[in-house]
Amino acid sequence: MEKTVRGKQVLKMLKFGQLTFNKGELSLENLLQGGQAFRWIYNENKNHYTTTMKVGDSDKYVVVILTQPSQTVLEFATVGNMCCLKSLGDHLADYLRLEVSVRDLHATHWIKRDSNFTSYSPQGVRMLAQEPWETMISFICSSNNNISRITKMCHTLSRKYGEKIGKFDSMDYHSFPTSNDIKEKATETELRELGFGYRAKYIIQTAEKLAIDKAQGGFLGDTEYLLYLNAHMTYEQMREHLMSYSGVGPKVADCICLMGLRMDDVVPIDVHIKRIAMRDYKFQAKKSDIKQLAEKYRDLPITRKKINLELDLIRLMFLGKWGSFAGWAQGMLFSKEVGKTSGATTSGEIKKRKLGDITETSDVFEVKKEFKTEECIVESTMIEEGTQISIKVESR
Ligand SMILES: Nc1nc2[nH]c(O)nc2c(=O)[nH]1
Repeated sequence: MEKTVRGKQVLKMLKFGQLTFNKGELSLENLLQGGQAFRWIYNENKNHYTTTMKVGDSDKYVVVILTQPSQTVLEFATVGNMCCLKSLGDHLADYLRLEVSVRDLHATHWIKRDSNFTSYSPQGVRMLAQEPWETMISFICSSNNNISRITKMCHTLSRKYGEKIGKFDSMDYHSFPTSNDIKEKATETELRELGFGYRAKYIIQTAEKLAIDKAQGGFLGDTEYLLYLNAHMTYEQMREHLMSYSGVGPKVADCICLMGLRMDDVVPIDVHIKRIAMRDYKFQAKKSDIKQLAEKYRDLPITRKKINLELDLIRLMFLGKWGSFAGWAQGMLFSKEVGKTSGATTSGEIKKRKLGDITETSDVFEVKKEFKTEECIVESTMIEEGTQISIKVESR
């Protein structure tokens, strides 16, 4: 191993753990920058992804590195070994929802219920279990927006209003700001100047309302509060509550339910999915169904005000067709329809890429979950302020 050290030496080796799964279950390339999560940064030279996240029940963010050396293996580490590998492995298996086999869902449910699914495969795209608060703000940013700009906005929020967590490969990493961080540090004018447009007002108002709501409920954390509500409400009640926040309509609420609250059967409907419903499923709303749905929402005033009943009928049609993991089926269609990923890279640019192609094989549909926490050294530069170290890898 070659070392160049200038200044104070703070060399800490990265320890990697492994998760393994069947081919076709997960593709970081197709998943992490495909429109669900917006704060993963791709390092094109080293082919790894980095972000900050809270691990397990801890309130502290750590910098996480993920790489996929093969179609069936994922390797993970934290910068500075900020938390134990076993906890990180458990957390990532949960975040990536590895307990669900998307290939099994495709082969044994969706294809049987819907012949359209015979011509596509999951391509390693699955639903993530993200932090509900971050998901809420990310999807408020997503209205009339593309993945590149949502990504930019989420990184800007972290950089400006989050806490600095660490430095890795010359880049600073921050936490995602809490509602209190945004309430105390951000203004609508500043967010407008930073390029958030009309969403600036929504973000400020949502942060202010959630900070008050959680305090009144006796909660310290945004996510803790949203998870508590979710555990005590039906889908319709939770959607009604989410839509009480500024900038949250049915589509945003459903994305929070699916990608932040693990409601696997919720199908977010936007223009893309509506187009698919009309084109491939010949959907036409019946007047009687619209009337019946309006009656169902009679006691939900925000839903009545914000919902488009025709789009809600499309959601229900897909739920009936695809079943209890209908939201995952939507995720597969969404990714196929968008056809590319777009995200932050360590060069500072936001780059678009075509989806990677995974050839499916008919191996056993069983998700393997194993953690191997072996120590290994990767080619990496870990710098603390005033220090420069480069390490060249000789062996692993
Ligand atoms: N799986 C999905 N990802 C999304 N991103 C985004 O902006 N909308 C969606 C969606 O409907 N599904």
